[in-house]
Amino acid sequence: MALASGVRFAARALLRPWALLRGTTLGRTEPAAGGGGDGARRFGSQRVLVEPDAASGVAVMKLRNPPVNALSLELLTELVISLEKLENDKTFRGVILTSDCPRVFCAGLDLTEICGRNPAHCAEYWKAMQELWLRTYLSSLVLVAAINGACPAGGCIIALSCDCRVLADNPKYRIGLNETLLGIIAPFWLKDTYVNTIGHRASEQALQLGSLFPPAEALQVGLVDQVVPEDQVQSTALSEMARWLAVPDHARQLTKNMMRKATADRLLRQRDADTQNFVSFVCRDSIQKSLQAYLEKLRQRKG
Ligand SMILES: CC/C=C\C/C=C\C/C=C\C=C\CC(=O)SCCNC(=O)CCNC(=O)[C@H](O)C(C)(C)COP(=O)(O)OP(=O)(O)OC[C@H]1O[C@@H](n2cnc3c(N)ncnc32)[C@H](O)[C@@H]1OP(=O)(O)O
Repeated sequence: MALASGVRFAARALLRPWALLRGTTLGRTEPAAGGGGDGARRFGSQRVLVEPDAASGVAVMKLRNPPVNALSLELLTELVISLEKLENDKTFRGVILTSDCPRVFCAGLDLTEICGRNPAHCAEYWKAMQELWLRTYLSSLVLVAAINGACPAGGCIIALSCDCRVLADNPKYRIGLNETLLGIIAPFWLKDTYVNTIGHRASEQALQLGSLFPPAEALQVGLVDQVVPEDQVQSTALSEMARWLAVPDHARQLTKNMMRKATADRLLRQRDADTQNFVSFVCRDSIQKSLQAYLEKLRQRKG
């Protein structure tokens, strides 16, 4: 009951984002730990913590949906709203996206959103996923992913939508699109994003095998731009940000758009068909069975 009303609330907010601003902490600012002036005030929502630094024009956005930052409908909605808020505030030119959950950047789709759910819910969920990808991929802001944990599937897609990726050097923090191992297929726009980042042959191999790359291999294949010791992820992300912000915004933004628009337009042209494909695919009995089995395996793995 509570979950159903939460989902309805999030869905309403996706259509009318400002609805979520009422009655939640989103949009409310509070002093950051150790902070004093306006530049050190933070805002956010239940699942996304935003630490803005007005002086530098950079905000740190932390995913906070424990235990593994699975992309629930609520998290997707709150991410879109937080990003939109920063984009509309001309003080900000860049965002560092990172995780507030230990050892996991983002576990990808929240499988409980597509297991045992009705087609209408799966459609609503997938539209929210498309929206987040479109928003991040085409964002006018510089987005740097500070990847401080495991980064499979949908987590990898969020990272790939950023302009630059810094990964913590820990063999457990693997990154990649592992959909085939769950018995599902990455949609064309995930595949396109992969190809745009690591090239056709590497994508062909990695997608079919469902490869999750440990840091050194991720660097080698071009999935991430830097691998650094865990305690240097944040500072390296800030140095990368400075490099990107040294370029005049208008020139960088137009260039980004030139590089990415065709890929995004492809989804925009067939968004409804993509949603229908997704829904009819994941609602098949055989796919539901393999998703259930995968979730069960994850649950049993514990302890
Ligand atoms: C014709 C074609 C048309 C359209 C295309 C069709 C389909 C397209 C589809 C989809 C695209 C999908 C992309 C995805 O993102 S699928 C999700 C893939 N994600 C994963 O495989 C990650 C799974 N999780 C893990 O590997 C690990 O949890 C970890 C490495 C992220 C973290 O490991 P830990 O040891 O720290 O934590 P755990 O003990 O494993 O987990 C804790 C807790 O969280 C639950 N959980 C983990 N991941 C998920 C998830 N993705 N969704 C929901 N729940 C998750 C896990 O079960 C544990 O729960 P309990 O505490 O036991 O209840």
